[in-house]
Amino acid sequence: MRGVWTTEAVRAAEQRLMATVPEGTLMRRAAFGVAGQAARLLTEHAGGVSGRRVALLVGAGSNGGDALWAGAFLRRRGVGVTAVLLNPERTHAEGLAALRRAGGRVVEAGSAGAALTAADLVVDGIVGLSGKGPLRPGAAELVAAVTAPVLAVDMPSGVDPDTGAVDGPAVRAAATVTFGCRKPVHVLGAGAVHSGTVHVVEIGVERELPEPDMVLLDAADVGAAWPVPGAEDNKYRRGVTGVAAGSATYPGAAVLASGAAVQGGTGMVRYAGTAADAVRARWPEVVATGSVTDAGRVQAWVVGPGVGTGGAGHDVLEHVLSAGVPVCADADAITLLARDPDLWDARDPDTPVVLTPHEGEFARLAGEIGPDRVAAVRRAAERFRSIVLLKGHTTVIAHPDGRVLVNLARSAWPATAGSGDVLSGLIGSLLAAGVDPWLAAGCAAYVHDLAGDLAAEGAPIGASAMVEAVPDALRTVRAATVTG
Ligand SMILES: NC(=O)C1=CN([C@@H]2O[C@H](COP(=O)(O)OP(=O)(O)OC[C@H]3O[C@@H](n4cnc5c(N)ncnc54)[C@H](O)[C@@H]3O)[C@@H](O)[C@H]2O)[C@@H](O)CC1
Ligand SMILES: Nc1ncnc2c1ncn2[C@@H]1O[C@H](COP(=O)(O)OP(=O)(O)O)[C@@H](O)[C@H]1O
Ligand SMILES: [K+]
Repeated sequence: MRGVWTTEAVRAAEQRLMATVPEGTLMRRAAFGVAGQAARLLTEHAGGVSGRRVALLVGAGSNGGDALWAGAFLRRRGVGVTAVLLNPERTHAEGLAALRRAGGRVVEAGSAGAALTAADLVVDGIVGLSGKGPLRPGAAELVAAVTAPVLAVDMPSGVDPDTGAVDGPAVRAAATVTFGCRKPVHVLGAGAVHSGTVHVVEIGVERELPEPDMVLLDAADVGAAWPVPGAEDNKYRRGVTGVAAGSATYPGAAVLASGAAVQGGTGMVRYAGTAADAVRARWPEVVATGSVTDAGRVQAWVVGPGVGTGGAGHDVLEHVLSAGVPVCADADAITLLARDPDLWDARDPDTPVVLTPHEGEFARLAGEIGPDRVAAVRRAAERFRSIVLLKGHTTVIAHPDGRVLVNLARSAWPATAGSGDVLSGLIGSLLAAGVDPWLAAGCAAYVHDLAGDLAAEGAPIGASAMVEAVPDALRTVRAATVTG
């Protein structure tokens, strides 16, 4: 698991650390890390380091100081460095002096044209964790003139550090070097895209950090959490997943969710609904009946995809919520809960519920999301005493106790009709096996995204291909637990 910490937590940790080390130490460590990545990018994009040209965009604070010190280190490796000062009277004095001593050039923003045109690499030291709002006009104009790849110091300037929201001009970096740990800007929404490849450089602050504010799962975490049957197991012990999905109008949702539950490794899938024939035809291993009332015992239910939002869907959801087993409520089930909150009364308060809305369903259920997706999902999880998984390029999964898991998509190929049905089937499979619901949602989101990427191989896919690729994705995560 990799942690993500808010700027508030990072600042507090930095304060504690700064009291124990000589002034300037942390900035030099940070800048050394920036210079190392700059050299790597120069080699990659310009074929070498010595003799290449770097322009530094330098703002008013310590982020600019980092860039100036990095420039001084790059000078020692024979790089031609020009610092463009956005705010000359508030430039970091020690950093500026260090760059000048090392033979760097310094220009003001108005005369930056030639340096920017000649640069093989641009270092973004405009603003860091104290950034508020989009780039201001002077900085935005300079950034618009950049054609070389950009290396962001700590974070891409103009993005909100704690939400990843982009609300105007912002730097789009090829790579970002950040210090001590990842911050929300690197993993949430547009911020993740604007950050490019994120490199974390240790500067000591990591030792001072409390519990993370959110976590990302790695392949090895998912591989370790995904159930593997042992000699003692049989199909019932592995878990029976109930799927209450699909309808005469939408039989495909039932086929996809049932198929994903099968491929996810549940011991048995019991399907209940009016798409039983379609499910049997594609997945003969599924035990299919026409109604939830005669489905038999299950250890978890997946309910919602394609069931419709009429009376029949309502009754199915009510039955499933009162069954006393964990429930993954998706799609129409969420719309039904939004429309008729009394349905919650059917729920046994001790049974876990995982809600998996896309943005539209989330808005129906819990109101507009706003720029702070994590805060919105946390509030919804607390309000509904449920795990809430908000889908998207960044999937955010909150526990009612405030814990948050984030899954950053490898590609956008999974944004295709029926893809959500696949996700709910995978979650159901893990819930039936008894995996902790918050972790189950996180692992399913990871495997869903990986299956999409493996199936796509760079070309468009349909949701059926994602179901087919689930075993490959599971082999990949299991291999990661072996190799560490
Ligand atoms: N505190 C520490 O221990 C360390 C801090 N470091 C660096 O320090 C940075 C934080 O530095 P500061 O707190 O001095 O502040 P920043 O450098 O993030 O911001 C400086 C100033 O930029 C202006 N600004 C805010 N939003 C802007 C916008 N949208 N467009 C243009 N200008 C804007 C504000 O006047 C702000 O005070 C970190 O991101 C990191 O790069 C590193 O040197 C490592 C150690
Ligand atoms: N831009 C994107 N990049 C990566 N994955 C995405 C993106 N947009 C949506 N997804 C994923 O695709 C799936 C779509 O689910 P959903 O909207 O419920 O579709 P459907 O109802 O058609 O099954 C979700 O798992 C979501 O996280
Ligand atoms: K920056």
